[in-house]
Amino acid sequence: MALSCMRCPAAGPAAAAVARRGAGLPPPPSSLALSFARYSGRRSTAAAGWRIEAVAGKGVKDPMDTSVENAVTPAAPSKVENGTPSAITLEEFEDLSALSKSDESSVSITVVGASGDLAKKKIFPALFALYYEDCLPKHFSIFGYARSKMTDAELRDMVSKTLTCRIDKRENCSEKMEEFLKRCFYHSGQYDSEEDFAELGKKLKQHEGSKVSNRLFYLSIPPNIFLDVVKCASKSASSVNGWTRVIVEKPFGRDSESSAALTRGLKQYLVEDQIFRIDHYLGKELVENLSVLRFSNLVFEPLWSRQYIRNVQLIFSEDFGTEGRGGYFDSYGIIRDIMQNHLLQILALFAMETPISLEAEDIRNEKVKVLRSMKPLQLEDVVIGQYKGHTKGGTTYPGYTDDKTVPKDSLAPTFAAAALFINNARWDGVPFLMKAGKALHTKRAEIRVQFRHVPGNLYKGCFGTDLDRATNELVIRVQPDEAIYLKINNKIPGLGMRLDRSNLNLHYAARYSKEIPDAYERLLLDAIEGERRLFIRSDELDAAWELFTPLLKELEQKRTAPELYPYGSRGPVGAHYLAAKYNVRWGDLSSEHYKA
Ligand SMILES: NC(=O)C1=CN([C@@H]2O[C@H](COP(=O)(O)OP(=O)(O)OC[C@H]3O[C@@H](n4cnc5c(N)ncnc54)[C@H](OP(=O)(O)O)[C@@H]3O)[C@@H](O)[C@H]2O)C=CC1
Ligand SMILES: O=C1O[C@H](COP(=O)(O)O)[C@@H](O)[C@H](O)[C@H]1O
Repeated sequence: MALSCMRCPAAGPAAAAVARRGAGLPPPPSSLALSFARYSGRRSTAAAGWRIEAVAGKGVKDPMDTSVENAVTPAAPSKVENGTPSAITLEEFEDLSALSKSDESSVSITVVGASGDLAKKKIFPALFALYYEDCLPKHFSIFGYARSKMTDAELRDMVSKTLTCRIDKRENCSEKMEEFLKRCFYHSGQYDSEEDFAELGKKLKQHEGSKVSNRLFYLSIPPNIFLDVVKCASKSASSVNGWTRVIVEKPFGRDSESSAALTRGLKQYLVEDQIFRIDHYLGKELVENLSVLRFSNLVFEPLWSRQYIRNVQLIFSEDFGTEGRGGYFDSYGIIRDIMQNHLLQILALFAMETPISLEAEDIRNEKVKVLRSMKPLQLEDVVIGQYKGHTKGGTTYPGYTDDKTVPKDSLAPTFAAAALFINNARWDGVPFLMKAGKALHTKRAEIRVQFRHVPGNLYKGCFGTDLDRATNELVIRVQPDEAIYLKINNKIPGLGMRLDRSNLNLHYAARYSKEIPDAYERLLLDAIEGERRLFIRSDELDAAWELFTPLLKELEQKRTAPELYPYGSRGPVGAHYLAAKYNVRWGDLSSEHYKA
């Protein structure tokens, strides 16, 4: 497995060396790095899938400098087991070295629903990117499964049209594509046929030969057939001597009851450890970086509470409507589509207490505590909207209900804003404002942290009456054009005393030459490695639905009409009143909104 796939194994220089390579920075002199991944046959891979990374190199330039540039390597190889780094014995090192070269295990990845949109748009390209980066195990094969009739050659042709080379990874790209496509196969079958899955199982076996067989099924299909597939795959195509894992795509139900029923259904055939509920926002680079920013920088963690933070804003906007997905969207709406999962997951990561370790269960335990501490969401703390048609510059943009798959009288919200609160000592009284919308003026996902005013600010006079302008704001721009910037006050150079607002800016495109991997790459690799940290555990899901279900039911029972907003606008004005109720101004709408 290549260095670029390695994720922070242990704190310290080894990790820094790894980070250095991952970041596209040149390696430190005289360093040699090896890594081994072992895929165990045991079902619970928290213990089974342990990873060893051994690095040898020269001494420290400056022992106090822990920067990537000063990265050096430890004297002894180390391993991470259950999140705890420790030294490995020579015997273990040799065993793993042999294992990494052996023919002992294989991984088969079956994309169920391979003919569909998500498979083509995200899953196959992500698998190719992992292959290009040498992140897939030595023995792997990829199967597409769907009802559509296709030959292997036709699948390869379909997949080849979806593959691209990264800007920084053009070298040998077409050969790599050819090699990758040779490892892709197709099996046509019904989703509720044990016989068809048994046939698939036979084909998988042919490719696995006598090796330990590890099987990953990606359910890229509509949710009403999840259980059929899980039943058939587990009965007729699961591994007999290795692990079997299933990635489940959202929606995980549409309320507490349907979600619990889905979980119960899945658990008839799988144990929780085999279920990988994907929320692709957790795989986004800057969401991953959220915890790093907070827990590895002394300047942030002490400020992370009601004492210093005035409000937190979680903002998602798209500059296109639901065109083509209206059928799905209408029975879900933006609250279920974005807020209950993507934004709430970010909120939980943002607000959680320090976990005991970076181990999946420790992080998920903390996230679930935050979710269970949330104050019930009140209808008066929510604003909903729906986009209407709009003509601008001679172009007419359709309204939501102009979509033929959407009922004319649909009340489904395409926009929502909400004020949420966490009833715990750290966050008591701090508004967490969420805003999500389709067909708005811009495409953006960001986290904004507005800090409190400086008490007794000596420079108060320089800000006029608008003290908000003087407060620090930390912005984590998840997409597009990833960046983390902190708004500070500074003096404008000169003999006078005039103040300015500036950004301390980590702009990813300027700092790193390496392209940022797609979220699906990270999550697929994690699922293959049995790393659950970025997947949703069932109790997290229950808590997330518990928060939103009463509100969703109330909106539906009262047939609350959404406020209409023009396609391409900034959304309903109600969102401003909601923020104002808590003395908040949306950071993304301020006149000095930062542009990189
Ligand atoms: N597309 C996206 O951007 C996103 C999708 N998702 C989720 O991922 C999953 C897959 O999404 P997507 O690829 O868009 O879905 P599609 O509607 O494209 O369906 C995937 C495949 O499933 C089969 N299928 C479709 N409808 C039915 C049906 N009613 N009964 C049986 N089989 C059917 C079709 O294959 P065939 O006819 O060949 O069997 C189709 O190619 C869904 O759960 C979706 O909610 C999540 C986030 C984003
Ligand atoms: O899950 C979903 O996410 C997409 C937005 O994902 P992004 O990675 O492109 O930001 C959204 O368009 C879709 O409605 C939703 O189901």
